[in-house]
Amino acid sequence: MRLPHELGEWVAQQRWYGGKGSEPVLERIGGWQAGDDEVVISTHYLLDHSDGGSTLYQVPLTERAHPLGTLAPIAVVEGRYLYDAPHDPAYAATILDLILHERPAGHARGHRQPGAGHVTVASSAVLTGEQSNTSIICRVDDGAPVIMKVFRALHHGGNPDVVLQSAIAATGSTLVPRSIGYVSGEWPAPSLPGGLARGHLLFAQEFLPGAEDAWRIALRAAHRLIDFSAEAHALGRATAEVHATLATALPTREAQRADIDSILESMRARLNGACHEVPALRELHDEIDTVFEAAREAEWPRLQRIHGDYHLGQVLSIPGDSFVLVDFEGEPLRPMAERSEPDVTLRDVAGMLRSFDYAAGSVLLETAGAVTAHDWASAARHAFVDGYIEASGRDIRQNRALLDAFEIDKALYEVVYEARNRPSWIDIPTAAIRRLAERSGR
Ligand SMILES: Nc1ncnc2c1ncn2[C@@H]1O[C@H](COP(=O)(O)OP(=O)(O)O)[C@@H](O)[C@H]1O
Ligand SMILES: O=P(O)(O)O[C@H]1O[C@H](CO)[C@@H](O[C@H]2O[C@H](CO)[C@@H](O)[C@H](O)[C@H]2O)[C@H](O)[C@H]1O
Repeated sequence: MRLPHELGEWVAQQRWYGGKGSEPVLERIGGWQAGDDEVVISTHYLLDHSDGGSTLYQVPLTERAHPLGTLAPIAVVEGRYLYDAPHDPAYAATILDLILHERPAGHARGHRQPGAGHVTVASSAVLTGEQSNTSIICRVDDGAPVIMKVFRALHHGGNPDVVLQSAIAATGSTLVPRSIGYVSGEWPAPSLPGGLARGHLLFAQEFLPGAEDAWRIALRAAHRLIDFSAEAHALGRATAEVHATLATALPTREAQRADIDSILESMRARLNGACHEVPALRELHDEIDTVFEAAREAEWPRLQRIHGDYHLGQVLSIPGDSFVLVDFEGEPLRPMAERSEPDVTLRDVAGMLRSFDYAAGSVLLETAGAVTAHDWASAARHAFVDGYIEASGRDIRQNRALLDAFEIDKALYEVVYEARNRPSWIDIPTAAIRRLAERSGR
């Protein structure tokens, strides 16, 4: 199918488009079709040459002979209406059917998680809000609702979101939503042996109605300075339990010198990248480097799979007061190959500690001088670590040098993330880097 010229402009406006500010230069390198004569569903793999061809996007479109209610088409080509597929109910129904019946569609194929029941989509809607991917919530006739995540940037190899959540769910753990299945696909990749890449395209899991993300809950508490220690403690416990489950379900290994060198190398690359993008950080470069050097000499725990982009927004609080973790895809700005390696659990601990600081930081953005927000964060941070130690039996306070390095590393990631997406928030991670670097230098 010929792609409409309007598509590039449309892609540029999407939240999931990574090349902010630049105009996409898209080349279709493959795709597949499903559906029927009435609604053709075509998934396109579009390589963006505006970033040197390093990002491949998945863009599913539906094609209809007649307009679909009030939904605005992306384009009308030769009398056919082209829609962003996740907004077309035919797409969700067809994809769920592929998954539950493990059907092929071109080079793509649905896979059902063992034990997942059959359901039929009654209605679907795209989840609103800021997301790196596109999630569709499906109400079903005969069971619990389903959330289907369409991965927008495609990568060769298993997507950690699917691999990790499916592995955790398969143990019977209730700390992640029940998995339903996924769609995998393949596309041309001349640099790979055989010239083909294989990866996950979509992931379906149970949608938990009534769940509220812990970021919003923490933010409410931080604004009113309501102590969050009990919740943070429970979250520390849940985090340790998920780590323990991942360590039994997926491979672990001793941290070798080469692993340590490679993690430190990537921390330094991040430091240099952040100093380049945010020159105000340059004066802290050497102090930060000293923190990283201290981490090299520290004792490193066994490596295992971890969440990888852990913050309060990745935790859902469900009625009945328990926590469920989602979005194990890792940091969107980090290469997928790195995200799929066994890593240090302290990276997740550091991510969540940063998140408490973010909640306090966002209060300070609105209420200058509300210094007590720092005490709020400090209590939550201590409680989180206590809960983690209690459930893991590991006194991670002994790993202070490593934890400091991972916290600074996360804050450097955040500085770049904010500079690109939310410049008015940049002071939150910058202030934290300054504090951590100065504290460690003492
Ligand atoms: N199984 C689920 N049940 C209820 N809400 C969910 C579920 N999975 C995700 N969400 C909601 O959708 C949001 C976005 O999902 P996420 O996996 O983080 O997507 P993205 O990769 O686009 O950031 C989450 O913060 C959460 O609020
Ligand atoms: O889109 P993702 O959920 O994968 O994560 C990205 O966006 C997050 C912002 O939504 C960003 O998180 C940062 O801001 C949060 C508050 O909005 C805060 O709780 C986190 O601690 C902070 O890191 C995340 O880093 C980024 O990968």
